[in-house]
Amino acid sequence: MEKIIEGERGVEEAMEVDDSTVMKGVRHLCENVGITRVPSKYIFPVSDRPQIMSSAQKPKIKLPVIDIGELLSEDRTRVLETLDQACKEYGFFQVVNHGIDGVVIQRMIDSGKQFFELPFEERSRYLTTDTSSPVRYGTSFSEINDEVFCWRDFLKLTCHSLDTILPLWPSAPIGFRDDAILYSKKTRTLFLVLIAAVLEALGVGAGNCESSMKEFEEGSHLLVLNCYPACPEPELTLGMPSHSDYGFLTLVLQDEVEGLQVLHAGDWITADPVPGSFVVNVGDHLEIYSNGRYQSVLHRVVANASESRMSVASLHSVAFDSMVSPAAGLVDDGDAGKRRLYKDTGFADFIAYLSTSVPKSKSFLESRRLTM
Ligand SMILES: O=C(O)CCC(=O)C(=O)O
Ligand SMILES: [Fe+2]
Repeated sequence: MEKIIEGERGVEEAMEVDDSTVMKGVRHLCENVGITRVPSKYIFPVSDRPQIMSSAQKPKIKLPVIDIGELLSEDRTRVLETLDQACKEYGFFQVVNHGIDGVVIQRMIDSGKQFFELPFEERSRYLTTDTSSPVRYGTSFSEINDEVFCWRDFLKLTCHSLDTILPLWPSAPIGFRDDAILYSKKTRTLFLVLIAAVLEALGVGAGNCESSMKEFEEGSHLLVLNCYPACPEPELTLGMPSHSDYGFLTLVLQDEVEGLQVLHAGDWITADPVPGSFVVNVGDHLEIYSNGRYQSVLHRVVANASESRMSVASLHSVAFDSMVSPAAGLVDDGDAGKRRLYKDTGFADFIAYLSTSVPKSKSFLESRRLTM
């Protein structure tokens, strides 16, 4: 059926697809329905659509780079300063020289791609809208709440604790489970190195640092494999809408196709795919923990006209049943410069909010701010 959409991209014809087809995901749509235009369900309001720019038009700013080799060396002052600045000014940075073998990274990307290439019947064994499911295949950002769907399918794998959860992970394609296990272990270790450095850069003090690190060691870890099929009209939709991540840090592995954009000083900056590197970003929990010194930053993913894109996001935080609060060493109500800015917030409250709303902005975090 054809539908006329007026006043958005002029008067044009957009294809309609029924909701049950949409819920099967974008890959299913591209493979089984066969589309040459973006169906109306995926067309974003004009104000949210990306401006597709040539490389000459794109802002030239690059994300700061953190070299893990420097972090592990004796003279760490400079790299800790760079990290502090990166978290304050961008909320994002690229991580290089991290010691995770290129083979582990490539296998994760290859296995992830092969998972999304499985027949729909195989993938759909994990299809569920139950956000508490430890393994979840799905589409868009939040299928239950999204009015407009985004051009993305995903597989979410809870990683902690691995022993109890592993039997639930997909066993196909061959090698997938082993590749994802190794990748999740390596990214967890890298997260612990990074968050220890972040606590040091924040100056939370040795005692607080030790107790927080214990919480992270037993903390939550979610692996999100994102698949963004090539899109016939990338100017009308988004791979992922503007959002912030909930945790402390997210480690994003991108393949060679660009798409991730970060909002910085009013401009959308493209996070260049640097082979073998990770893009790391500050999440909402770190914003609360740092009492606003570091802020989570809105980011989005632009779809690509000719190539399918894949990314693997590794989201880390404290345990799901924990509270997130400003670090004791960073707040002092007797000191105007260290006034507490956020209420204590249960991780479960974040999850409950995320499953009932469309987090286009940082509205939940705003509601956790203390007013004077
Ligand atoms: O695909 C990407 O590069 C980013 C994905 C992302 O922002 C997320 O999974 O939260
Ligand atoms: Fe994200």
